[in-house]
Amino acid sequence: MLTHVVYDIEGTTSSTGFVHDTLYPYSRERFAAYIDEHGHDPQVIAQLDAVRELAGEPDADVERIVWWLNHWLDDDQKVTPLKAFQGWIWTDGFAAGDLTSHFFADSIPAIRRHHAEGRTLSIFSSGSVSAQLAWFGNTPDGSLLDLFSHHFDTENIGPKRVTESYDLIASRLGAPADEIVFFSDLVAELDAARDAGWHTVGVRRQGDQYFDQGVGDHLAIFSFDEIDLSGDAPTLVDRAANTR
Ligand SMILES: CSCCC(=O)C(=O)COP(=O)(O)O
Ligand SMILES: [Mg+2]
Repeated sequence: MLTHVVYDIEGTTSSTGFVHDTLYPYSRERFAAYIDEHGHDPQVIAQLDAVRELAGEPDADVERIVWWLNHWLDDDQKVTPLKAFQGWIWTDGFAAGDLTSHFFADSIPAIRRHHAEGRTLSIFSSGSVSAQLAWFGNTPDGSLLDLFSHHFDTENIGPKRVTESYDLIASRLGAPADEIVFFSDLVAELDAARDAGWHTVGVRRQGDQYFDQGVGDHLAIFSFDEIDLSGDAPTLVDRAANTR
């Protein structure tokens, strides 16, 4: 039985366009002010140091650190310190009512359905845990946080394209690898999860950047409505049978 479902966010449950066109600019405009306001907070100090280390510039001042954050954002490099600052800034933005998360029409019903079927649901995203909590806590359908047991990110687990990250998640979940299904838009992530023994489903979304690209030899869906999780492995819904 597929006892565990792990979802990617951007490109899977939610639109890449929304993340890049709404969330990214929102953080870009606020890095400097956020550091100015929270620069004495130990967790902020730790991430300022993480920027310096990753940039290889141990003496970088705040102006330079903001430059690096914007540089990584421009390149869409999903590095942990950038994601940490974004998560904190977005958390404030959701709390202020500036932001509401985006989900494709099928995503929230599918998350509710998978939960109602008795599966344990988790997130593994490059978006930080604080970003995930704000995202799922402020959906157009209210908070979905009760539906999730775990939130995994690159800080508490590791890179998403590395098999060991999926091994570590399975051990944190206490679940056999072959009872976990992972939904993602990135083939490299799907490959890493499958190498860890997980089931994988590639998601393609109209209008998103990878829409015209394949998902390698993973199962491919355009909507969660196309997948059946009732067996020991995910299968595509038999549309013909459904319309008879
Ligand atoms: C609410 S998470 C914000 C999206 C984000 O910053 C991100 O990097 C998402 O990456 P994913 O691993 O979910 O594709
Ligand atoms: Mg993604």
